[in-house]
Amino acid sequence: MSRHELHRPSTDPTPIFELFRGNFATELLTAAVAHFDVFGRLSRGPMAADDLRLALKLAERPAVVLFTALRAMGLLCRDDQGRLSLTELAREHLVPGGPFDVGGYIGLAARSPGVREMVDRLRSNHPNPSGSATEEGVAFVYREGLDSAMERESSARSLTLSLAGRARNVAPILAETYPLPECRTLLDVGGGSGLYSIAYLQRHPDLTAIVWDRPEVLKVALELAEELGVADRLECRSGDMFTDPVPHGSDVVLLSNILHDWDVPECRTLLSRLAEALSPGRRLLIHDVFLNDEMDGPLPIALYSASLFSLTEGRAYSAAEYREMLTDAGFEPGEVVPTLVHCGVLPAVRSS
Ligand SMILES: C[S@@+](CC[C@H](N)C(=O)[O-])C[C@H]1O[C@@H](n2cnc3c(N)ncnc32)[C@H](O)[C@@H]1O
Repeated sequence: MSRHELHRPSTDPTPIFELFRGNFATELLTAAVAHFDVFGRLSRGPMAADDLRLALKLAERPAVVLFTALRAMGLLCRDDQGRLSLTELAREHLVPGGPFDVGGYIGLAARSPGVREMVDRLRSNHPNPSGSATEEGVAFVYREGLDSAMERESSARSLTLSLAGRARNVAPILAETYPLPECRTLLDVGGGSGLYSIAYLQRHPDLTAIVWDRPEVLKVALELAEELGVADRLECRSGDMFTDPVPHGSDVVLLSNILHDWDVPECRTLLSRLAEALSPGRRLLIHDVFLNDEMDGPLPIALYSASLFSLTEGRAYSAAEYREMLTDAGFEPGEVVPTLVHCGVLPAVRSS
């Protein structure tokens, strides 16, 4: 094996990612118990998700993040009319005043900075209500008018390299489990480090790829393409995926870890723009994490959703949610093929 070749890790790093995201369980549970009184409210009877959301004064995105996580934790469930209600576990231990209530114990964390910031974010539906998510601006997302870390050289570089660590593990598995033998041109939208394109280029010697991203991010992609021996087949093209013309002529478009950074309207806009640029029969790949279609798990994805909610304008979506967006945009969605670190690829074909 060449030293330039990307290859799969010998052990699965998924548990490390799960441990890293564990704080979101504490933050959401404590917010629900000590700041929003979710369990006290539901002890008076089941509520439609939208009624509970309005009672808590939450916008739709934070409500989905919070309710999905509480269901994934086994504390809320849906009754036969689809309303949110308490599980036996929550009824016995989280309703204020009950003989086995542990809400006071959970409340020990109520004033911790992580919990308070989570409560602020849930209430404001913003990555950081008091300013930017980082000193350099909001991470991972760029659109006109947003103070984005991806526009500054040092933060764009460090954020892109941080994702490159995950991509080095996952990209070779994506290229192996979902190869593109008959494709000639790949458009990697928001391709970041370019490692997903690079893995495909290494696998398919006749393939060329365009990584479409912000200029400061592309500096990293160019370095990696040179280091990994595919710079002659990888074009780094800078642009804004929401406003600039979509590069035409590709056989397949990759959206790797992109849609989860955006709220539903932006996901729909982006998918429609890509559909317009693709000829019938051409493919779009959503490489991402997927909540289950019930929206009650798996827990690691529900916690990752809270992380995405905290850093970006997005959250995790289910395959059913993506399928609806894809169909509305003019695609025929297929089945999810798992890759690594809870990711999978959902392929879709541009309808004729
Ligand atoms: C979460 S990262 C994903 C990077 C890579 N696809 C991966 O899977 O590792 C999101 C990427 O989208 C890019 N991006 C965000 N907003 C963009 C925009 N409006 N136009 C182009 N790229 C954008 C960011 O710069 C970043 O590289």
